[in-house]
Amino acid sequence: MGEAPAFYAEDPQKELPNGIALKSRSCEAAVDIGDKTYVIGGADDESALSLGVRTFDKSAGQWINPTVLGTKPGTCKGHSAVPLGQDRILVVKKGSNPDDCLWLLEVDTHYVREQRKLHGTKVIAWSKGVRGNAEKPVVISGPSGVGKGTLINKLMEEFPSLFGFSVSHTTRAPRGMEKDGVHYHFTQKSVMERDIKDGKFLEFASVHGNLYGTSIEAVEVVADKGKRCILDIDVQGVRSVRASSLKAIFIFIRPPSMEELEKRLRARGTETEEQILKRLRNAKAELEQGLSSGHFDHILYNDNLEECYQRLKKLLGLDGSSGPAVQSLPRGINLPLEHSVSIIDNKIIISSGSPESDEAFKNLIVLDVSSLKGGAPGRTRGLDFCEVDQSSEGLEVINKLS
Ligand SMILES: Nc1nc2c(ncn2[C@@H]2O[C@H](COP(=O)(O)OP(=O)(O)O)[C@@H](O)[C@H]2O)c(=O)[nH]1
Ligand SMILES: Nc1ncnc2c1ncn2[C@@H]1O[C@H](COP(=O)(O)OP(=O)(O)O)[C@@H](O)[C@H]1O
Repeated sequence: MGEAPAFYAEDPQKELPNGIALKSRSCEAAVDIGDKTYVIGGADDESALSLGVRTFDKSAGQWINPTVLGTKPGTCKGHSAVPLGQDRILVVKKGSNPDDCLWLLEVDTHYVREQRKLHGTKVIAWSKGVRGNAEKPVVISGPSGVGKGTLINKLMEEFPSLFGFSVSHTTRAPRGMEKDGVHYHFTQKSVMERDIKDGKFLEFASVHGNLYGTSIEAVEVVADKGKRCILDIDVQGVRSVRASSLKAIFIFIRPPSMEELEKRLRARGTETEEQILKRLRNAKAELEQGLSSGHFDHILYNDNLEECYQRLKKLLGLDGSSGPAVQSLPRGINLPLEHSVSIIDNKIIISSGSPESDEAFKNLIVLDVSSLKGGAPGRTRGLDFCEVDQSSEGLEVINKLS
């Protein structure tokens, strides 16, 4: 709490060209959204600027300290900020790596609203801007012992460059061959509960007496490598992912019979008798929910393993029927160190040079934000660029940047 800073007394919008709701100082930028002003920036030791966030509530006339979720952007040599509608602020860092210059501060997205309910305080969240779109993740579910892991392993072995596994967190103990960070992140319940509270999880559920959950980072690191993410989660998790902003394809694996399921579980030999009985009891409910809930796009019958695997490949377009499947490598963008940022009709105009100089409106780069994948925690995908020139007829596209 405290007085508004000197620059706030001025109208932050007033002196700005092109309708940019941005007030830039050497180390702070202010953006007005609704009755709040978000001041982004802070400590500046001349070589590196840290991007903190302060919020001023104009109606109450006081500063509020929001809970800031997500990974904060690293330091930079300066930054600009523009509002994207009422729910997000685009922050463009100067002097950063091509894959690290665009960030979104979510102030009123679906994710932020959900987190606000959980925390009972004002919440805002950082999300990294990423060019292009990730392939839809594949969510696989089904009762314990049905063959989910076996099918996923086959897919990852045959297509190592196309798929990556979402490594879940769990409070259960590792099995003999399981490695921490590879099969699961094995963790303490208290640590996992704290991370859930901090908004780090896309979904979580209590399954067979243990806590399991998919962290936002687990899914995003796979997409960052240009791979399609595979999730192995239970039916409760499927419901949560369905309700989230992650658009995925949902597949339920069913066994030929309960007897065969029991046989497979026992033959795997990884559980105690008590755990096997618990898994079999839960399997009945999971099968009922899986087969009747309408949460699944596909149901695969895993009787003969090889046949089931071929059907899985077919529905993922990997049987050669829809051309070669290719990995979509993420791309960055090289921004000039000196640039200015404005927004016109859903397009962010990043101009080289300073707005005052005659050179200012050469080599414009337009970032089209109309197809942003909004509200996704962790990363905001769908950013795209083209180089444009300004003619008497307006903006002319010279070159679409691939
Ligand atoms: N909701 C949710 N379920 C998970 C997650 N990771 C694993 N599961 C589910 O937890 C259940 C138990 O998994 P696991 O202990 O590996 O045993 P298994 O299914 O017998 O191999 C399975 O139904 C998994 O699909 C997760 O991150 N979230
Ligand atoms: N179609 C199948 N026929 C026979 N055994 C199978 C089949 N699919 C998987 N299995 C075996 O069943 C056991 C359980 O499979 P697993 O992939 O660990 O299941 P889940 O990950 O669903 O718990 C493993 O020993 C696996 O080799």
